[in-house]
Amino acid sequence: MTTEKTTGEHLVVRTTPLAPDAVDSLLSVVPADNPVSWIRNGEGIVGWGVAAAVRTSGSTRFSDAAKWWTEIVARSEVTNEVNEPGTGPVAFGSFAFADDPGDSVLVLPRIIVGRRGNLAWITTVDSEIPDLAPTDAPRAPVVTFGDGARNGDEWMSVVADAVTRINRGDLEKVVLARDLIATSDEDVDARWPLRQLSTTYPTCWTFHVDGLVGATPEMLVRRERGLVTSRVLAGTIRRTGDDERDLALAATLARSSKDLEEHEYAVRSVAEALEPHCSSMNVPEAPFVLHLPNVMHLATDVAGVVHDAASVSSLDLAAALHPSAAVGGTPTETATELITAIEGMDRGRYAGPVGWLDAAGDGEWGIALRSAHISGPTVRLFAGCGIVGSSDPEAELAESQAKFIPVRDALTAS
Ligand SMILES: C=C(O[C@H]1C=CC=C(C(=O)O)[C@@H]1O)C(=O)O
Repeated sequence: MTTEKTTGEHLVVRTTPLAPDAVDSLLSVVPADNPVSWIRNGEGIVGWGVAAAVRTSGSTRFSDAAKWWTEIVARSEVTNEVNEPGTGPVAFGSFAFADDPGDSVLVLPRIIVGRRGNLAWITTVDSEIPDLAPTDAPRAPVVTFGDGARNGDEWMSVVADAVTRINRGDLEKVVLARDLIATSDEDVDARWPLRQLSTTYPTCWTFHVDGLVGATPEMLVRRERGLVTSRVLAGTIRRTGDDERDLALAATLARSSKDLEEHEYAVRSVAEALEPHCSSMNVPEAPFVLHLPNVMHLATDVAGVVHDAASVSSLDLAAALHPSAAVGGTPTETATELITAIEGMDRGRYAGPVGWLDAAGDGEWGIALRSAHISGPTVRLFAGCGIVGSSDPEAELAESQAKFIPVRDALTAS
């Protein structure tokens, strides 16, 4: 565990209400100084600056980060005039998919601005309230795309290999991912794709933490005052742009035994991981079809009442749920070992939990899908597909291409 920024004995944290129209749009006020974001339908929280941060790795990456956060909260002198989830000190986090390799990060920004319904607020940490005028617009990058660790043909043979292993009984499902590399002449400003993604994919959670940017449709876990929810996705069909055809395709997806099987594994893995923490749970019997601009997914919203909110935070729940079968597979351990053995790339923080938590332990943790890692002028885009015994490598390649669209378009829009 590396503490990136140490603070003095005390952190002075102040949350003050803002007039609902004090900020035009949350992203418009975020400067280039270490921006963080968690926005859906124009609501959520953004932040900038670093008051404190920690980097963790390995199998204790979640528990080490959780311990650090408890210490930070204990050292905070909080004045909170809003007292809603997401007010007071809030840490934004992004966790590596695998125990090894990969770094995870949790950061307490100096400034956090939030909006929820008619409520708006600002939280400062050892800072004065800044001017909330819109910043200069970020520059649009000019990028060229190239293959990542594997080209399309190579990746299809990896998928075919997984299908063979599944059909001979080694495992039931594995999620295999691939990457694309975008290169620019100058450093890419994360605020550019963030603005595009939040506009084009308003129903997704548009996130950015320490270079990892994306718009995810999948909520691993949200905990708010004892209530826990999770949106499980698995099973995908591409949209055509023709509404009538897409409706027919949605009906096909809802009846597809291959997609229903893939989905069932994901729901089961989430329900089983949440169960020990809940006094009651609702797991719908059949999924609904979630429509996004690029794809449609089978989706199930799992809900529960937690009985251990005093001792188990939303981050602890995310750790218990990760990796769900929407990004790992079934059985989990066999699937993650197979990913390491055949996928041929380091996922980094792609497909890991990304989100935030507050001093009470409430928070939201999505799965970092439809995402990319920005590192100076280089951007690595990721997309993965659930593979079961009846998967067709060519169809999976096409699905992965559809899943690249959000970030790809966000980088090329001008
Ligand atoms: C792993 C990804 O998607 C998961 C989430 C929804 C649907 C999926 C699927 O149908 O394969 C994947 O399990 C990704 O977008 O990179």
